[in-house]
Amino acid sequence: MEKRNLSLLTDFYELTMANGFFLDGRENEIAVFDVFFRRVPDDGGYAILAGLESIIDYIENLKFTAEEIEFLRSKKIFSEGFLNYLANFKFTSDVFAIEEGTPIFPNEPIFVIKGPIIECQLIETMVLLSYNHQSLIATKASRIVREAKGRAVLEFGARRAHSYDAAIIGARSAYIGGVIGTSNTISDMYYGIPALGTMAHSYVQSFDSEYEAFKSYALNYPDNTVLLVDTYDTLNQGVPNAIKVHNEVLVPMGKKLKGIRIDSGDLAYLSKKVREMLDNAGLTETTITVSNSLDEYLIRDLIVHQDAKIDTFGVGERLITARSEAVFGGVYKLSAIERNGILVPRIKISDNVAKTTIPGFKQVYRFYDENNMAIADVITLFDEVIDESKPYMLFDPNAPWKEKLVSNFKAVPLLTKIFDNGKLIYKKPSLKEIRAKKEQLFGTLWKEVIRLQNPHEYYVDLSKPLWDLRQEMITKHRSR
Ligand SMILES: Nc1ncnc2c1ncn2[C@@H]1O[C@H](COP(=O)(O)OP(=O)(O)OP(=O)(O)O)[C@@H](O)[C@H]1O
Ligand SMILES: O=P(O)(O)OC[C@H]1O[C@H](OP(=O)(O)OP(=O)(O)O)[C@H](O)[C@@H]1O
Ligand SMILES: O=C(O)c1cccnc1
Repeated sequence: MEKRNLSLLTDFYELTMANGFFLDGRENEIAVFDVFFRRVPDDGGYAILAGLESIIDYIENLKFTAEEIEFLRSKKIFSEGFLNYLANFKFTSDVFAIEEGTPIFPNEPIFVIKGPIIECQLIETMVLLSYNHQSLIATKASRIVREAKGRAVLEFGARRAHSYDAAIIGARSAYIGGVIGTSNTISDMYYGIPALGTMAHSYVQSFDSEYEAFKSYALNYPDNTVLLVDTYDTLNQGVPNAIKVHNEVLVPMGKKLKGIRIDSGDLAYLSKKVREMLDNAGLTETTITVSNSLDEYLIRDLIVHQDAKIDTFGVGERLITARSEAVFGGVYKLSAIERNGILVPRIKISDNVAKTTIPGFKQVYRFYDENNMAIADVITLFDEVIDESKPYMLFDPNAPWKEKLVSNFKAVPLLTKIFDNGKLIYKKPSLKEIRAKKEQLFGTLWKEVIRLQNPHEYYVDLSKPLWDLRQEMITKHRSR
């Protein structure tokens, strides 16, 4: 994708805080920040991570031009020393991240940024915006694709996306989530997501008859004739005209009608009737695509409860805007700060237990059982070693008496180092690799975790040393 300098896409308070750190001589103070989220949208049991590639591109392009410095100077609140620091800005932090396509769960660190506090603060807004938006759409897409039960899902949302970036990058996120293609051509050019589609009502309306419209389309695209049959009357005109064009235009060319699309009316009833009509005409391989404000719930209803005969779902507005719950609440919290060369954990305490942060510089391990199914994620101190040869005690951090001893497990660290001292050391995977990773890792989740309603809460536990540290810090702060 194009490289854009988005350095000033940062909340103004990041700059005022950064200026403050600079004036206090703290610009080289090392801090650790964690990105995590507290709740899965739509009360789901998992989320799919996307956004890392955008974050990498953003950081790699992070610089402040003369024009931007002049703009900041015009605000008359930033010191010349700070403006000079920005003019010579160089990113020097370490960034750790879970890889795109990985299923992620509440409270675990998804990204960890460790570096000069000014740098950590300056990138907060873009890190959150990239990860929140893209994970939201990838998660929504994965829900929709899952409910389609192996049927194809196409992303049709560009026209209703909340800006062009949301359309372009939204298609990428939806692809990670499992759609097979997009209507958005530029996303194919940028990312290689197959651009696919059918035709609009305008094409049919522009001809003097529906038959002529279908005939023209078939002559122009004999190998890929997908006809929109609901402009006038699906069962009495659209489908008979499509069959007629198959017989009169395509068969003489040695071709077959590839598919039809229905975009209105009762999609279950119509799909069943249309299937019957196509089959009776010998068009058993002609596919049925449906669209019209679909989402995972309607798709499930169509398939499970109404036995609709549908091969492909075109899903636009409710996917690209994640309409049912349009916020992915990822946050960015300070978890440690360096004092005399040593990282000192920091905590944010809240009366709401869930809002009390997990202190310290951390790692996350995903535990797999002997059948390679994910059992739990365990957040540890960064340097902790998990010995897979010995049984390991998992316990609920909010109810520590609830324990489970696991053996024969595999513990895989999820946070990978992406930037080392400001240098990119991560080999960015291709989008196809990310999508394949999502498929593979999604297969390690129990059905109970991924079901739409009242999913089982996947365990995200703390290691004993980390739990002890947190308790100790809570006690210390409370007793003050
Ligand atoms: N069998 C069905 N079961 C559940 N929902 C359905 C079924 N068939 C269609 N729907 C959904 O009902 C809604 C109908 O929307 P709407 O009333 O806007 O469409 P319409 O009148 O069929 O067509 P148009 O888009 O031309 O107005 C859509 O979200 C559609 O996906
Ligand atoms: O409903 P969505 O999930 O967002 O799916 C995309 C919608 O966009 C198109 O409608 P539109 O009326 O914009 O154009 P059309 O003339 O091609 O139907 C298409 O026919 C779908 O209904
Ligand atoms: O190709 C299609 O059928 C399509 C594309 C965008 C939006 N709705 C439908």
